[in-house]
Amino acid sequence: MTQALLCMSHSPLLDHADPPDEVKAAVEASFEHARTFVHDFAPDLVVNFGPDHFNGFFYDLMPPFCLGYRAHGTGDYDSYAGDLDVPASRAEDLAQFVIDRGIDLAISRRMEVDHGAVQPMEILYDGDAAAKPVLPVFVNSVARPFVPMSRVRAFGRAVGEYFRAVDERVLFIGSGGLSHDPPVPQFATATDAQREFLTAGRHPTAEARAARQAGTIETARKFAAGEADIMDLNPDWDREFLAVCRSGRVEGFDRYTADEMDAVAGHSSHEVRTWVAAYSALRACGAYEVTYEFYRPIREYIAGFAVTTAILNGG
Ligand SMILES: O=C(O)CCc1cccc(O)c1O
Ligand SMILES: [Fe+2]
Repeated sequence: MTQALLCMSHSPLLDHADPPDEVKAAVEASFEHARTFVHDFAPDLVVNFGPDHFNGFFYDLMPPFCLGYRAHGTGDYDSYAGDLDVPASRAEDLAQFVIDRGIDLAISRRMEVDHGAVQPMEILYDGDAAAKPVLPVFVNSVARPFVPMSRVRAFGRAVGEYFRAVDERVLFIGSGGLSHDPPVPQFATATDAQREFLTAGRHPTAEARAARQAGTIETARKFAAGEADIMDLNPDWDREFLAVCRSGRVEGFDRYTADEMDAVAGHSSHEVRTWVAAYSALRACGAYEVTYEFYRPIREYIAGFAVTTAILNGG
């Protein structure tokens, strides 16, 4: 009966950008810390709260939360492209438990997960996102409308309550954030062609995918050179968010609104919803302590880049 947490930013630019050596070394050291933490904890099961960037979820059907009974990596940006190891009957059981608590969780029997969902497991397990049994949980983090943070917290709490009394070592992962504004189109300001992609862009051609990825890589290069027209990172906002995580008072997440986050932290800052779900799940298992925190604003990666670990008090 024990649970732990790893929340970390992701970036598809880790292998497609070149920050100063000192930055790369600091990030790699944080990954090494995460690996040691997780390998020491030795989870039996991972609950992976991940976003999606219009690779697996589109506006033809966009739920706030979705649990995969099966899941397959889309391989965008050369991320993991195989099946995840999902214990389907556990997933069914968890879905019923969460729904019974009044949270309208969607399910998928054939979910597709992108770099945002699989990158933490890839980093932990030498590229193998199927190295551990995982319950893959999509948390909508790029596609308005967004549910209030209080609902993300209630969702995370319901997931945590399921595991509180389970005799298994469970690692909650949250993937994304913190402040950042990468070039993902917003429906409200998109062209007709972009709107078609955002609505029904599943399984793009190799050319379309390559063009999209090249655009992100070019934006990152310009951003690092001070030439991109995306919003800047917001280290103050990032540090304040980390302080809420550290406080152990997950109700503190409720004051974050989508409009303000767009205005001050960028359109992809909503990825911290995965952290809110993961921290709320851990909190539902007991009072916790953050045992590690890494933070750097890294323009080359277009990310307020953070890694945190947490354990239950006395755990
Ligand atoms: O093209 C995309 O899918 C966006 C890629 C992307 C870039 C920087 C930070 C992220 O978190 C991220 O996901
Ligand atoms: Fe992302």
